[in-house]
Amino acid sequence: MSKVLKFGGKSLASLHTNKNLLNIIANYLETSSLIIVVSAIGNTTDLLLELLEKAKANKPYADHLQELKALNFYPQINTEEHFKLIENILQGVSLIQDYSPKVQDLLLAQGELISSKVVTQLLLNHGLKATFVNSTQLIKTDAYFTAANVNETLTELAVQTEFEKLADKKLIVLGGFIGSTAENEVTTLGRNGSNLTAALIANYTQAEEFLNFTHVDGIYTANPEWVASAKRIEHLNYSEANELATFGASILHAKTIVPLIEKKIPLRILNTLNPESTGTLISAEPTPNGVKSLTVLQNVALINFHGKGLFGKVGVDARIFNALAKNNISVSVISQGSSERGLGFVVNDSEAASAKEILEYEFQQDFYTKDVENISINNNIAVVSIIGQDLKSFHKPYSALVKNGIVPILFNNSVSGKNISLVIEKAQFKKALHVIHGQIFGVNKTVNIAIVGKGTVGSVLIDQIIASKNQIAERKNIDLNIFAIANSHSVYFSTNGFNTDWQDQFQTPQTNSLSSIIEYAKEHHLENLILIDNTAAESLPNRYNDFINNGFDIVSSNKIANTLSFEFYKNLRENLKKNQKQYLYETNVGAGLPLIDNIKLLHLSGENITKIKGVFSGTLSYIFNLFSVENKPFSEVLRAAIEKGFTEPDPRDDLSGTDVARKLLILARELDLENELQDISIQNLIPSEFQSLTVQEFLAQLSGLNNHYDDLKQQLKSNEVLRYVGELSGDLQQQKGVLETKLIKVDKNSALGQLSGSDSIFEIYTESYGDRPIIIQGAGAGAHVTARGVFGDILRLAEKK
Ligand SMILES: NC(=O)C1=CN([C@@H]2O[C@H](COP(=O)(O)OP(=O)(O)OC[C@H]3O[C@@H](n4cnc5c(N)ncnc54)[C@H](OP(=O)(O)O)[C@@H]3O)[C@@H](O)[C@H]2O)C=CC1
Ligand SMILES: N[C@@H](CC=O)C(=O)O
Repeated sequence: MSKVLKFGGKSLASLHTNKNLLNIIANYLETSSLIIVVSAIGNTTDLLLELLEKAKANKPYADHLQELKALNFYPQINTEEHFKLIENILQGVSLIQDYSPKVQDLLLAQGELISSKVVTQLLLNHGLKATFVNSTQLIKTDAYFTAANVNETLTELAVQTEFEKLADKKLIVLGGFIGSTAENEVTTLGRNGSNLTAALIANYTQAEEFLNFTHVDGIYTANPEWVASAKRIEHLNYSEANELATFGASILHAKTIVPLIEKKIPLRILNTLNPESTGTLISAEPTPNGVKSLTVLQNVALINFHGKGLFGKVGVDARIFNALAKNNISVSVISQGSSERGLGFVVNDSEAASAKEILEYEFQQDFYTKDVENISINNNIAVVSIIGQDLKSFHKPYSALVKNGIVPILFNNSVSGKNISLVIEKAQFKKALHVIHGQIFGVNKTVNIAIVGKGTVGSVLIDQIIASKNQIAERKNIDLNIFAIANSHSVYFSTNGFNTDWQDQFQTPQTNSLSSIIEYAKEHHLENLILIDNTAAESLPNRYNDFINNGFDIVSSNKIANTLSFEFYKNLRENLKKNQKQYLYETNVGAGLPLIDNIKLLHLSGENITKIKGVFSGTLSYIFNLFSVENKPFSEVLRAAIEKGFTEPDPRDDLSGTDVARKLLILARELDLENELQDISIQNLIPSEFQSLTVQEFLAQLSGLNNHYDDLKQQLKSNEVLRYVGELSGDLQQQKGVLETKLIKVDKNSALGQLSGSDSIFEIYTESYGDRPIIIQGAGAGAHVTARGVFGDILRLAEKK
């Protein structure tokens, strides 16, 4: 028994310099007789076609011809006869400025004839007794030039007769792709023809194995050029390989598999340039269930056939597909709706216009009677197929796609239940591959994060994410990729994601607007998108809807979006629902403390929350804890709070009570109250002359505050301390609650009086808990705790993606 080894054009391109081909053949020859099938060298076929086109246009082609000769040159072999024929054909074509498919085939066949002679000579020169066979004499075809159909009976006979004569030869070399008609006119077998030749020869000689040497390591779970995490597949069965070939794996062709199935001849895809790799085996042996690979058909179009009047009529589909079949137009994905007679199907885009014409002709009478309304073409599509996917678990990749804003135009599954094809917008196919691949292959899913705001909280968050990235990838199979970082004037991008040295990448000023984040994500087909707002800006929440509409979930430490008008609050949530996106903001109240989620849950579960009160501001807690008991000027205490990262970017937001009021409002809205910021009674602790200053002016004049706060301190009794508190009460079943912030004096031994550091305390009163409130207490401000809280929200979203 022999083995068939096939070498593609790219494997032969480095023939003169690379010894791999010789070594591979010599190694296999030690244990088996071999039949070597070769394609034309390098891009010879393309060059020949270009020469034909030049000749047809009567353009000079001498340089091109020289390039071809150089590519096919081998010192010990005389290719004169082939190049003479090529030149004669080109001259003829130039003269009449046209050529037929028959002429094209004769010309292209020279590529394989030359390469098979070159390889034979090369082997002989290295002491391997190779015999050249002219395969045009073996592969017998019809006269469908450029894509001839093999006459299997004649070919089997020709192959067996020839190989009987060559029974004593251990090494035979022949060209793939070429054949001849019964009248001995040269034909070619169309795309992937060399593989078909090799498969046929393997079948008719009952070879033990077909080894297909290519320029890649095998078949991958997705094209590695598009999905970097794609993995080589060890083993496929014939039907999986067939599905893969039909739905776009360019390395395989369905026609190649069929001749192998009959005699169960295994096929192995190997890499000439990496002989160490075991490649991908395709055989009759069963493989474990599950998805094997993702493929893409790009050069396709969707034909939409609309005909309400045909509803219920028998034979419409038959008319459609018969008409197309008669014109040799092949259809792949088909999907049909019955209530409104609509049929969508996919054809090669080069055939879409004629498919439409053919159907318009076939249904001309039905157009006249208005039974058929419209036949349209959508060229802007691609077909992504999930080979090995059954309907049982299809919901997972499907919902991952929808969450990423990719809604398939149509989809269908194979009868075997092991392949699902999705027709999607062409521009989305790479993103779709990333999303499905991440979802299915259990390899890490990538969550792509844009961080706006790299100040006190933002920069700590970036460091925290980068420091924990590897651990999260290992434990949760989630890759957190920060692809954009922005401040108030610049947006910086990183193709491979920011890393520990992220601060160094901010040397050159950028001028990008925040919209560039959306554009970048689109251009780079990024999936699982999250926008993080770590600013205190009012302008950014107004942009949230843009981001949401473009597939981003939002996480925010910024309280503004939740405290603008109730109208804005409601609209934002409606848009989130419409786009199936989420907005998390646990740090809006109590920084890293688990408050908002708990309040939400209590409320959702029907628990009647009657009152929430406490010290809501970490900054004001810190300031009054210290100022009440220590003999320090107020300005010094405030400055310490700023330096510790407790205050808002403008500390007057804390001192004015606005930040506490915002927190009260956020909690009120969680309880379905429709309060506005103006409804809140707020005690402002800033003397009026400081209220209209710029931040810089205010910070420069902090000592001017001291008298005002000393006066407040003077009024304290010896057992009293100051505390700034917030309270949310009233009938919380009504639309609006009563919200109030104020500075109070409390006994230093009371629960509030004993607060220390930047601790906040929240007392949550509910009907079930009566007058013993649920108490949540802990650091209510600070960059580290806040960033940790934002990080928690990111992980909550990432796990759901
Ligand atoms: N500190 C804390 O303990 C807590 C803070 N928060 C919230 O965290 C948020 C961030 O606070 P913090 O880190 O202290 O603030 P910082 O002032 O330190 O940082 C703010 C960042 O946002 C950027 N920024 C401002 N405006 C815009 C804009 N329009 N577009 C893009 N970027 C902008 C700033 O850029 P540039 O440098 O160019 O000005 C800066 O990088 C605030 O909303 C705060 O309320 C929430 C809970 C606790
Ligand atoms: N400045 C705020 C920070 C958290 O929201 C506070 O001190 O509470």
